[in-house]
Amino acid sequence: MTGAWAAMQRVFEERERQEIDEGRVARLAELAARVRELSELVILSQADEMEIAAVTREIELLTARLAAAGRGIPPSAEVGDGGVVRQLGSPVTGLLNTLAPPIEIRIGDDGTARSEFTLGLLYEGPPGFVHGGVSAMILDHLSGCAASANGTPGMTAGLDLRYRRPTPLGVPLSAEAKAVRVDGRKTFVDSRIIGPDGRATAEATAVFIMPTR
Ligand SMILES: CCCCCCCC/C=C\CCCCCCCC(=O)SCCNC(=O)CCNC(=O)[C@H](O)C(C)(C)COP(=O)(O)OP(=O)(O)OC[C@H]1O[C@@H](n2cnc3c(N)ncnc32)[C@H](O)[C@@H]1OP(=O)(O)O
Repeated sequence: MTGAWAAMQRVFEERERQEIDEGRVARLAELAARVRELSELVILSQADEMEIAAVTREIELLTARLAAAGRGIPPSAEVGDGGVVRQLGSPVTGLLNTLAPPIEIRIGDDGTARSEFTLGLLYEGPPGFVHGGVSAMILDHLSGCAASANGTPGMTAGLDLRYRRPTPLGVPLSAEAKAVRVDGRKTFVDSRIIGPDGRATAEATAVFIMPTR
C-alpha cells in the first residue's frame, strides 16, 4: 500500500515542522481536563432547563473566543521519555484530546507497555461497566506502543479480543502489552486489562504490520 505510507509521511512532515511550546501544552492540557469534567456533567448535571440554556450560551461564547484565533494544524507525534510515543491529539493518550481518558503509558525494561487508569462514566457500555469498544481501543493502542517499543512498529492488521468478565467503571485498572513474536513485517502482541481483583477482564492478541513503502 504505497498510498497509505506516502500519505502518512506527508502528514508527519507537515506537522513535524511545528515547534512545540511546553508552556502552551500545559495550559491546553489544563483546558482539556476542564472540558472532560464538563462533558461528564452534561450527562449528570441536575440543573434546570433555564440554567442549561444559559450555560449552553456561555459555552458558545467560549468556543467563539477560541475559534477567533484561527485554526492551526494538529501537533506531531514524537518519541518521548523511555521510548513512549507522545501524541497530544490521540483519542487514547492525548493530553489535548478531550475524548481521551487520557491514559499514560510506560515502557518497562523488558519492553512491556503498561498503564494504570480509572475510566469514568464517559466510557460506560453496560450499566456500571466499561464499553467493550473502549477496552478494545486501549488494548489496540497499548499493543501498538509495545510493537513500537520492540523496534517493529506497524499498523493494526488484526485485533483478536476475548472479554473474560465485565470491566468495572470508576475503579483503578491496569493494562499491559508485550510483543511476543516477529515474523517478517508482522509483529504479534499479547495484551490484557486487569481488574482491581488482579484478574484479567479482557485479553487480546494483535498483529501489527509495517506497510510497504
Ligand atoms: C508508518 C507505520 C506505522 C507507524 C506507527 C508507528 C508509530 C506510532 C507508535 C505508537 C503509536 C500508538 C500505536 C497506535 C495503535 C493504533 C494503531 C491503529 O489504529 S492503525 C489503524 C487501523 N489499522 C489500519 O487502518 C490498517 C489498514 N490496513 C492496511 O493498511 C494494510 O492491510 C496493512 C498495512 C495492515 C497490511 O497490508 P499489506 O498489503 O502491507 O500486507 P498484506 O500482504 O495484506 O499482509 C502481509 C502479511 O501479513 C499477513 N496478514 C495480514 N493481516 C493479518 C492478520 N490480521 N493476522 C495475521 N496475518 C495477517 C498476510 O497474510 C501476509 O502474510 P504473508 O507475508 O503472505 O505470509
